[in-house]
Amino acid sequence: MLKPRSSEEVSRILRHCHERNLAVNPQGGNTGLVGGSVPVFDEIILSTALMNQVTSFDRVSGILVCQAGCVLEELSQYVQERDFVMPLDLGAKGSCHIGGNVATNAGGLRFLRYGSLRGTVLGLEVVLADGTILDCLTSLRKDNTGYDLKQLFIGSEGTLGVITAVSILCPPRPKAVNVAFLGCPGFAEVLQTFSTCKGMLGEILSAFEFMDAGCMQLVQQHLRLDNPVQESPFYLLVETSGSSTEHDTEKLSCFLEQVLGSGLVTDGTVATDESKAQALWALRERITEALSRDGYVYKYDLSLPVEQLYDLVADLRARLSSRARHVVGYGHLGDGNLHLNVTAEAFSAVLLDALEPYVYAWTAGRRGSISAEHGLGFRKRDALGHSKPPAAVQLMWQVKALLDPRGILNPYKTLPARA
Ligand SMILES: O=C(O)CC[C@@H](O)C(=O)O
Ligand SMILES: [Zn+2]
Repeated sequence: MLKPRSSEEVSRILRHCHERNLAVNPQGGNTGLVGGSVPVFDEIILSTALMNQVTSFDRVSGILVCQAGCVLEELSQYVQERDFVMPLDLGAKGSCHIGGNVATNAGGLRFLRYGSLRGTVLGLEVVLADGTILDCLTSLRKDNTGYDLKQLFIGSEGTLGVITAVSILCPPRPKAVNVAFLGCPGFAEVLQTFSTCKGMLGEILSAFEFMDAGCMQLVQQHLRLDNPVQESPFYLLVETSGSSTEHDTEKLSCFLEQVLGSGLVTDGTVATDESKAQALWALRERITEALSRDGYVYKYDLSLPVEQLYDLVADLRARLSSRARHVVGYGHLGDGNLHLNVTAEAFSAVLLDALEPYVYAWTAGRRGSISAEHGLGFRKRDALGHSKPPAAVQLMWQVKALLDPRGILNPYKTLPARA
């Protein structure tokens, strides 16, 4: 494992590896869920751990420029002290690196409000396979000069270049943040609550997350967290972020009155102070951790039409019956993103055969994506064809050949294994 401190050092490492055909596995916080940041055979790990300096922060525009190895939570604290927030947040914030977030185009919990990194990342510095430093580290909101090359590296999982620095637009820190945790009697009610929520809270809505009863059971059992509302088939976490506490609280109360009164929601609790809000968020954020304590986990991260978001979970529960320990669904409902997880006592090829390609074909049949936000990495690369046509995969190979002709950058990741 090599730990460079600067882009120049990364450049020298890659030039050396390129000349000698040595494979390189770029690695940030190593928190990914598809094996994109772990070496497979004989790669040299190129870690961004020591590249953790903030270069600049503009207090008027909110533009942060920093090295790729800055830990997301530390950047969050840094900009919050200056009255801004990072445009992304995820459960792994304590260890993930911003460079890894960008390389994987991580989604997370603020996507609904601030959108994709494809919009908030303004510029990148990238070291190419042969060691060339590509300085596209601009901090402009608007720039239509030629092809937007940074987009090639966002979400490319370190297969096209190594991101060494990032320029990112941070929104102002919301003055009022409210979190409501609600219990819903069925998935139809979840969808209606979402529509009502968008209608009544649209401009201050910053998160709309859901989890099923199975997830609640897992966080209670493995993490000893308490369910703050009545037991229900589904739970929702709704967050609002705005500039006026009074205004937001009043709007949220009207919304709660409406959904409770009409029976869409059976019980609810609201947090206005930070510690209660954090406790409610923990119920949702820590599901992954609870699952990992339940046994071997088969993980799926799907984009689906929101009306059909839960159908596959119910379908799989029936299909797998006692072969699985738990089949649970949760995720970023507001973004049409389902996290479907299946746990079992141990890995079983029989169970895997029951899941794949079934889950992928089911998703493709609804024109969904087989990886909404986690990427393909090593584990899912062979499923790419379920979400992209052959012509697109072919073009991806051509881009790879152009940027990394010797195939030294994160080999065995993202693109399917070739026969
Ligand atoms: O573990 C998972 O399947 C999802 C992890 C993460 O994307 C989340 O939203 O909690
Ligand atoms: Zn997620």
